[in-house]
Amino acid sequence: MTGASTAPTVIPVGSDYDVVIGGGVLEQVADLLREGVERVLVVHPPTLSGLADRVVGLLTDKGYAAEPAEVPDAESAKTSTVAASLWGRLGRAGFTRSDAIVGVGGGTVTDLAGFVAATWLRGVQVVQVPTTLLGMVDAAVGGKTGINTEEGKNLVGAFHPPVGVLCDIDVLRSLPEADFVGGLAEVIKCGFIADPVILDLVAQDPTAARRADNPRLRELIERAIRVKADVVAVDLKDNAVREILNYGHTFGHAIEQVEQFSWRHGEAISVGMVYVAELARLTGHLTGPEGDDLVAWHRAVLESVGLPTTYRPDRFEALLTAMSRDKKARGSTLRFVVLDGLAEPARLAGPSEELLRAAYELVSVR
Ligand SMILES: NC(=O)c1ccc[n+]([C@@H]2O[C@H](COP(=O)([O-])OP(=O)(O)OC[C@H]3O[C@@H](n4cnc5c(N)ncnc54)[C@H](O)[C@@H]3O)[C@@H](O)[C@H]2O)c1
Ligand SMILES: O=C(O)C(=O)C[C@@H](O)[C@H](O)[C@H](O)COP(=O)(O)O
Ligand SMILES: [Zn+2]
Repeated sequence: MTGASTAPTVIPVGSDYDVVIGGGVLEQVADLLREGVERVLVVHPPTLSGLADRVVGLLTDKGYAAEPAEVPDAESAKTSTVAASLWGRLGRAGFTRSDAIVGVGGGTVTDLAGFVAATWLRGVQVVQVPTTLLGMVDAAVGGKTGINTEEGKNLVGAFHPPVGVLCDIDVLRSLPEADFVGGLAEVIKCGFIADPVILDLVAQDPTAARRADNPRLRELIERAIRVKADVVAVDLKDNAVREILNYGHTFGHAIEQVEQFSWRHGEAISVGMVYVAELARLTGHLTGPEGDDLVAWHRAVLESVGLPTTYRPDRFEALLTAMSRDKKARGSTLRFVVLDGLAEPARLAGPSEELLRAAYELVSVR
């Protein structure tokens, strides 16, 4: 398997914590906990109860009072009801401020576990053990935690960095292909905003890129994590440069909301990146044949791995309402991360409704 034979890679996120990547690194879970921990709640989805039991066993062997906490699968985990049930659990078990939470799962679980850790007693340690490609390259790194509300995606949350992140590449073996491919959208995003080598690696062999046994997977994961780690190390709270990680998310989150979370996050973000590339062309950020090529490159790379690049044509008003709740918006001004060129992110503020609709028409298919 991909990472099993080589030593783990350690990518520091500033001086705060490390992301450890490799085959079998799950065994290190207890080593990541900092001073004073007695109790540990291991939050996991139903699909990963075996893995969570393993984590509980590893922690128990080291003397911690660890217990598993199963939460609903996928986006249904990111609700206030589920968060409240975990707060109840922590309260009944007597978790103090020196205790800890471990999130074992995809981005939905690491977002939830991180949020519960951020809010329990105003903040306890969280170790993230992402088990999806998307979780490894994005969600578990960077300390953005949160849940959804009826009105939209990640509308309630907190910035709460983990004390460590363990990306055990071996666990990706059991990940369904569609979820793996969804994670590629965030990897490709890092290629467009900062590290074009990622795009070359994907384009060289898109069929291999779709698979967990891709010999270049480890490199892709590490490159994407480095992009994210470098950004969040200087702007944890999303005040400036961190916004580039939101490339494709204004429209992508709106699709997720309008589709009531029946689309995978990565699939929606894939369409969102094509939408914002078209919007960049319409607003003069991408110009001339080079601009045209870059928009075409978005479609080509994303489609080559099987990600969607189009959306239904009859949802503009609902998408606009959802986009107005994007966290980059300021007052009634919508703001987008766009590209001025490959790996040259910029901001676009307040495009007219006419242009927003025109870009929508360019990604719409009946
Ligand atoms: N906080 C951040 O910075 C950040 C970044 C990117 C995405 N996100 C969030 O992450 C979420 C998407 O995460 P995701 O794509 O990982 O989805 P997910 O958490 O829903 O996981 C996808 C599916 O894979 C299953 N699964 C997970 N690991 C598995 C494994 N190893 N083997 C078999 N099945 C496995 C899960 O049970 C689920 O059904 C979204 O809510 C998104 O908003 C957050
Ligand atoms: O880490 C970030 O910052 C990101 O924007 C990464 C995104 O991939 C991720 O989906 C994030 O959860 C979106 O954040 P939001 O602030 O738009 O809810
Ligand atoms: Zn995302």
